[in-house]
Amino acid sequence: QEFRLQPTPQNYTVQQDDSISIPRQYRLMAGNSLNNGTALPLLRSLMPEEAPDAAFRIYIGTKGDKVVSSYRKRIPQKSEGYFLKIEKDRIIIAGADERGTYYGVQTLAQLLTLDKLPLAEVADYPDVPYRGVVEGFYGTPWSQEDRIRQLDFYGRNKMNVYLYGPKDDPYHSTPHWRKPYPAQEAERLKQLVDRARDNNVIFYWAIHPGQDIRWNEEDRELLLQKFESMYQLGVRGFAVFFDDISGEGTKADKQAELLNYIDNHFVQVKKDVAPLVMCPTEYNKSWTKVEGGYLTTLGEKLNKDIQIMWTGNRVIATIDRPTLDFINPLIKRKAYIWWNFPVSDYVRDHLLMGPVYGNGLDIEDGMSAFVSNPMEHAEASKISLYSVADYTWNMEKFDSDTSWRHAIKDLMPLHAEYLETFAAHNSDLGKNGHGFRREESIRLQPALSALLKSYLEKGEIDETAYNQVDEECRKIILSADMLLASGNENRPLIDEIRPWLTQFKLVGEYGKTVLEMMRLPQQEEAFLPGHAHAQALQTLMTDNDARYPQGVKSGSGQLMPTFDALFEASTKQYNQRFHTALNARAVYSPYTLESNVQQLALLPTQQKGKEGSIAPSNEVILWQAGGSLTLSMDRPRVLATLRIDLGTKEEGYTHFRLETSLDGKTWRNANLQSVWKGYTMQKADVKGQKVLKIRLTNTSGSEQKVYFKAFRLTEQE
Ligand SMILES: CC(=O)N[C@@H]1[C@@H](O)[C@H](O)[C@@H](CO)NC[C@H]1O
Repeated sequence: QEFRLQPTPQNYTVQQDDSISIPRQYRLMAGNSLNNGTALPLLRSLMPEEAPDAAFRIYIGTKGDKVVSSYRKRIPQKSEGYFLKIEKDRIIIAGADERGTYYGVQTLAQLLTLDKLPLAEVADYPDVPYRGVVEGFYGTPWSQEDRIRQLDFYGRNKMNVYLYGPKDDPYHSTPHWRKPYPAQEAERLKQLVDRARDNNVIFYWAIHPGQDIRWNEEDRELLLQKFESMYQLGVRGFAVFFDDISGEGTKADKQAELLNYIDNHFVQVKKDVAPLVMCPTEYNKSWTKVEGGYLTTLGEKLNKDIQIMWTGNRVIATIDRPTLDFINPLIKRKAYIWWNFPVSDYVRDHLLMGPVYGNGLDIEDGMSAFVSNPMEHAEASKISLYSVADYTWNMEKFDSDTSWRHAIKDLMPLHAEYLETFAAHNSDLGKNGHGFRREESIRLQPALSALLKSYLEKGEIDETAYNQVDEECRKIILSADMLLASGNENRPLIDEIRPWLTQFKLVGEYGKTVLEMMRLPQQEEAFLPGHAHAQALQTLMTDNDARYPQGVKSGSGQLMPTFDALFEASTKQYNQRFHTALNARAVYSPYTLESNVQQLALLPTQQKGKEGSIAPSNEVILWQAGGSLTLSMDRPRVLATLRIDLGTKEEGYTHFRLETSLDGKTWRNANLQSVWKGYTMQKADVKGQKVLKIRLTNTSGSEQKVYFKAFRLTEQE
């Protein structure tokens, strides 16, 4: 693949027929404005040989500096803009500000990877003011090493913000948001703040107090003391997240009062702190009741320089012009986009390795920021983050597929073709509570559907499609092995995705086995080993990693549904031909969910051995009066246990009725009681009951705001 600058510069010209060898020595002419910045250290790390009498010169500074005054007019008049010019005897790097100069050096760093330095001219600047990542997901927070590598990645890709807000950090959220970090954690955070500064990234520390904040002076002062303790660690960006909470903390006027107080008595007083950022409780359109006035209250009352985050028309959504036309007038400022991709905390058995696509390419003027909420897998998230950096820097020139391919090459240059094969088939999320899906196996889709169609409709094999799919299965097996054996090229990535690589290889082997089966349904003996092998592979694919109750998923969007359908079709053909009853069911979940509660309706069900469950949700569920959820089984089953956790104490459960039924017509109540004091999980007295359906209804007569943390049954042995 050809060389490209990342992100794509706004203006980049190269003299085609000329270049210079990389100067071994140079005389540095640096402007004073860079003295305590990070542009010079970066330059020196790239080109160590400074010599006062060298012929080659490097002029570097910001627009106020004398050393670059003759290039002043070439500097784009945009925040973080820069002008970079490489001539035969000099390099000029002139920034609109210190960070712009730093970005000019980052672009030079990329050009220095070429054998010869092109005589290039770059006039560049970012489209979106704030670009980066919000570590705002549920699940295992990133490690210290993950974050260090992330911050270096943001520097190289010209991302300028990182918001620290891992939901499962107890000092970020309830219960310990009021307490300072213990010494060891504080030291680690200080290291991160320093690393962010080295990479010219604004490190935002976020607090998530809403679940138990009291609107009084004591909590307000405790929150400011916590911010002060973070300021002492070097933090210069602060955020307050009010998402996923219920109760007192959700009040807009109280939230606004607190945030304005923080802005007036902390942010504005410190003078060296970035604009305050807040995440509203109503953070997406599907949950907003405009007439309720929550967003308009924030829009009217919040100080104008306080940024308001927004995830789009839904919790998980791509961002387009209508999205911004809805929210910006309500909040009376440009939305600070919190993009919930590639976050996978609601589909943890999947990896989201596909291209970034679907966001508008003409909306750079409608947002103050665009930050990505990533997966708990830091390295694997970089494929998307690379493209988010590309998209937010130069939106109209963004090309999803080109960016995706270069992101993969950037992550594993020596194994790019194998990682691309893996990523292409590990991009869809599967069925999920948000209904958000992604394209998968795009290039193979025509062959997969042609193969399936001809086999199902005519019992024939489309040889061209067959060979393409067979060849891809070979590449899948090869890619999995090559990546698993890739050693030190990017060990942290391989460590993260190893369960999925193992699964991916099984998918390839399953595909080859099913393809062989397709040729043999008329051969009484020869068909059997393939059928047995396919079933063995199915078992291995559902029972592969203890951390993921239902096993990790790979190729779930296109490959597996096709292979399963071909397995079933060839086995059915065999059974008809030889009057046998070989198992013809590949995938099989005995549980189905129906619900008129919008946020529950799409939650997937899972089965593992004798346990059945509905996937949990992280958000606050708005459960309307009379709303119900019904779990149905394929046949009556005798229950051993049923546990439910709505994240509420005892009295919260009195708003709900739990029933079971053997025929779907007559229902009998089941009682819930605490599993143990103070814990929100409840158990039902259903032991030994034979049931076909289980139903949970909000009988309180009013909307209930609860969590949906667990809905799990076990059958009797
Ligand atoms: C603003 C926001 O998206 N907040 C959380 C976020 O922490 C989750 O990671 C996100 C993805 O599941 N869902 C929305 C919600 O639960």
